[in-house]
Amino acid sequence: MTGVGPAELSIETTGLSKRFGHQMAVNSVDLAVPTGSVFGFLGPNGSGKTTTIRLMLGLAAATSGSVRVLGEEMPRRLHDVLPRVGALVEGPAFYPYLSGAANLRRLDAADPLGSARTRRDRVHSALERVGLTHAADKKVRAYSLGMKQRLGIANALLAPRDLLVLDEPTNGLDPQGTREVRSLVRSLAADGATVFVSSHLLAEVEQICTHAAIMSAGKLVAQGTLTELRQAGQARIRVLTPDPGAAAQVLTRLGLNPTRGADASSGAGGPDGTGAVIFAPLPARFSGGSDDGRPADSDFSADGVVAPEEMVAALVAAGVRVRGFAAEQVSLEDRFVALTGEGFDVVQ
Ligand SMILES: Nc1ncnc2c1ncn2[C@@H]1O[C@H](COP(=O)(O)OP(=O)(O)OP(=O)(O)O)[C@@H](O)[C@H]1O
Repeated sequence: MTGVGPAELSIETTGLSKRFGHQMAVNSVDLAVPTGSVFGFLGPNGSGKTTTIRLMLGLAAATSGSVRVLGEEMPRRLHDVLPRVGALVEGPAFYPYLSGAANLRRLDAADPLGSARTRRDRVHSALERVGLTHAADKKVRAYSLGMKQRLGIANALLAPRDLLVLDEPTNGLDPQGTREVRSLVRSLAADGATVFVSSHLLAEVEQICTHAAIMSAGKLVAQGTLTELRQAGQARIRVLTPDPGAAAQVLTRLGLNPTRGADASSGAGGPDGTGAVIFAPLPARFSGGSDDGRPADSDFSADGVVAPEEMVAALVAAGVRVRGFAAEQVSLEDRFVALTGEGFDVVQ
């Protein structure tokens, strides 16, 4: 991440590590979470997200490394920092036979900084903020999972917060609950808080986050704005043709390194139902596309390297039947799969 100084970081970890027996659950992680961002902490199950969050919040002790939250060293400054941080980690425990409002009043009473006189108001506004006013007096056992999750977020909002840390807030929710919680997370950021949200869903992070970091097997493998993460992927050309052998020869002659796509299939080639897909990575300077994932036009007119339009011309001149041609940025999903070695659940 470029141009971000320590004062502008709400969370900063340096060489943060946690060992469980022989396993490094968190392995020398350097996280930099800019103030004001909605920061997606992405990684497959078991990659170390929850453990990192627990270390950040002082819920577990690091084996080595350091953490600063809101500019303060943790866990040394825990008692000054925690009142400014709202957290939802591993789902809060509610009393099922108490109403949502009564549960929040109990939790609020446990906060030594919250005055008893203003408790009802605080609970009322937190419930309102998460859209649960209508269910305030309903017993929590009658809440849907999405409502319980929103009640957990209301708990995190009982006091004004500079930072919200939400661990997999949509886990286990049905599509409706998922939508509710996602739109709530977006609106929390609009209110000015920095939001740090972990997820194993790439689509979720793409929908709600400005920044992301990717964990894989305890290590941080990439971080930055979503645009930066997308641009770091290599651009490639994609040719759809019923003449894959001839196309590969032409591309090789042009100095490219073509491969037959894994998704090559008959039936994808065009009106007569035949064809294959050939991919070839573009030279580095063709990577780094525009926001919509397409390489910028200006890159194509550079000297010395064959531009994509010249590739098409060479293919056609060699008699290759070109049924489709694209210069494309590798998708965020392709990049994450390449980084983590695992597929992401991209549904929802
Ligand atoms: N208290 C513990 N004792 C031993 N091993 C642990 C402990 N907590 C976590 N681990 C291990 O550390 C690794 C990282 O777990 P962690 O829960 O941080 O991952 P995660 O990315 O949050 O995954 P999930 O999304 O499944 O919660 C896992 O292999 C897990 O089994």
